Amino acid sequence: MKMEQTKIPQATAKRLPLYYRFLENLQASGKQRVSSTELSEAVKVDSATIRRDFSYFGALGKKGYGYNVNYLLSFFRKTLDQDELTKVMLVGVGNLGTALLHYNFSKNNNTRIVMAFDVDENKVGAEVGGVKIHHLKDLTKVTDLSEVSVAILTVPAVAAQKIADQLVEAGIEGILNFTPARLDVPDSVRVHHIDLSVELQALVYFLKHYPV
Ligand SMILES: NC(=O)c1ccc[n+]([C@@H]2O[C@H](COP(=O)([O-])OP(=O)(O)OC[C@H]3O[C@@H](n4cnc5c(N)ncnc54)[C@H](O)[C@@H]3O)[C@@H](O)[C@H]2O)c1
Repeated sequence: MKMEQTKIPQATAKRLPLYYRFLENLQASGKQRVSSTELSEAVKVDSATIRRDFSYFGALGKKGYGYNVNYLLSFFRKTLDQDELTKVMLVGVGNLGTALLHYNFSKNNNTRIVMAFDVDENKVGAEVGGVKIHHLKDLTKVTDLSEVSVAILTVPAVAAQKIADQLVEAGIEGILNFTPARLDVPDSVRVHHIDLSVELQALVYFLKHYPV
């Protein structure tokens, strides 16, 4: 799980996927350039921060032109691309967890869910999408944390914090949190929250500014 962009500040690195997704959409809609103001409105990061972020990777916007979308995308691809396989665990094999296990990043050969956990005895022992479901109490028994350092959390919101505590205790470094719960974790652990309402906001922005 080594990121290569060691020279980029962490706060900037965290925004890269956000920029990346937006720029991919721009490229798909045929846009060649984008201004920091447009970007700022779309990704909800102020334009001064965007300009500073972009200056770290040598993308200097030209006045009246903005940034070259293709250049930025090729930089992001290089930076975000990890050569090694990232093995991930999933906790909570319900509606969403089951869907993610079936999906399992099949179009992306760098990331794979390799194990799943639940507490429902009817699910433990079964396989979903070729991934074995273990009981959460066996977390530390079946997981080699030097291999799997990221967890996807798809459990009921009420259970989220307690499970996050267990994951942290076990040595997980990153949690992709699909639950609406805000997780309290030590600074050394990174939590990314997937919030569908934010995604919908982005869609509405595109409908408004880039009508098809
Ligand atoms: N379903 C969706 O489309 C969707 C979309 C966005 C966010 N979410 C959020 O994702 C989470 C999961 O949603 P869902 O619809 O899949 O719920 P679900 O009830 O179908 O599944 C939850 C799963 O978590 C398991 N679980 C419960 N307590 C656990 C524990 N302590 N340890 C391990 N596993 C435990 C349950 O046995 C069940 O299999 C919720 O927080 C929900 O708000 C769901």
